[in-house]
Amino acid sequence: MKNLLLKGKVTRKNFELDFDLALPGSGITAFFGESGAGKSTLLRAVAGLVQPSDGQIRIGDEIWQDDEKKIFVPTHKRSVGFVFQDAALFPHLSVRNNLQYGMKRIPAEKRVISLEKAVDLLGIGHLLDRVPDTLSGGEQQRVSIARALATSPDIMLMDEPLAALDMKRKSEIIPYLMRLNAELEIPILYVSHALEEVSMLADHLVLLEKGKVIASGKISEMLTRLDLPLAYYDVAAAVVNGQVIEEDREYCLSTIRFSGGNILLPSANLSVGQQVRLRVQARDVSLTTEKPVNTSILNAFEATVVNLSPDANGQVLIELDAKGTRLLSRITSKSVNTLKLGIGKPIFAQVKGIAVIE
Ligand SMILES: Nc1ncnc2c1ncn2[C@@H]1O[C@H](COP(=O)(O)OP(=O)(O)OP(=O)(O)O)[C@@H](O)[C@H]1O
Repeated sequence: MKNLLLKGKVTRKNFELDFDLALPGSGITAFFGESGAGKSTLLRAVAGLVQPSDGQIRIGDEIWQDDEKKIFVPTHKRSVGFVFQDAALFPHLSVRNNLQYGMKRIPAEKRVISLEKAVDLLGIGHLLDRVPDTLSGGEQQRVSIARALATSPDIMLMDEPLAALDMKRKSEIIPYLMRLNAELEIPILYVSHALEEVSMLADHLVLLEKGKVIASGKISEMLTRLDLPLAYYDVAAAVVNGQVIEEDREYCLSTIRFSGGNILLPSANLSVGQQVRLRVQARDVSLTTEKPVNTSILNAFEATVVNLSPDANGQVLIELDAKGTRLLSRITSKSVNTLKLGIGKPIFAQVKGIAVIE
């Protein structure tokens, strides 16, 4: 697996970005942070659109910048597929010609991803003869992602690719991004300030605040850490990875196995054996000290309290360990006292709502 090394400083009048990151060479890494945190600047440094000082940018064996060795590869010689918020397609060219334009920029022997493959991955085969003006925002963005892919890049850089789209269009595109991630080895750096989007898509997360890297790690671990701001968002959620082990036709339920046990979910077109990612919101997890009986809630797991921290409005956030999977729960401080919760306490986590992501 290719590793990415990104290091450097970008100094502007009222802003300094300082980064030193070793990131996985595959999967989606999200750069997450508030507006002005430096996410886009970091992405632009990888593309060579910004030249950091004391810089080192390595994508696997490719060295794009190494100030010690006085190497700086200009943007047009870096094999990056850039996707922006605005699809930026050529309005006078058909979708097919937009795609071919991207592909023709690289020599034939470097083409690893065929046009057909890019078209298939983004599901745009039926749009090839149309011009961009006649496509929806979501379709345009799928074409723009396919165009970037068709250049067979070493890395995909996506700067808020869904930010200009409404919720419906966003949810149309997310499955395609997941598919790219599942089927291609190309690492994707993905800028976003939407936590829900990131928790659906990312494998790894880099948290930026005012130009500094606050933390970098696996998404499943970052989302539940109480020393980071992510757990305190209203939509805070844990990511749970599991595998479908059974489909119950009679009750229309899927059984998903994860480290903490079996999860029962209303069937959602899943097939046995399939790996799935689930999102469990902190507000949907309640706690009890006794194994729940006679309850309509199907899912309850043994877990241990790892950490507690006060949240706003008299609520408390609780980080839980369900035999290797981190969960979050948000309950009242009164309940914390009633249940006598403390670090290390064994409890049962009852989960009301679970969203299947893939
Ligand atoms: N070309 C530039 N010249 C001077 N300052 C800049 C330039 N580009 C960005 N900045 C400043 O650098 C800081 C970081 O900007 P950047 O766009 O990287 O943040 P961001 O985290 O991507 O924010 P957003 O989510 O709003 O896009 C901001 O204070 C911004 O005003």
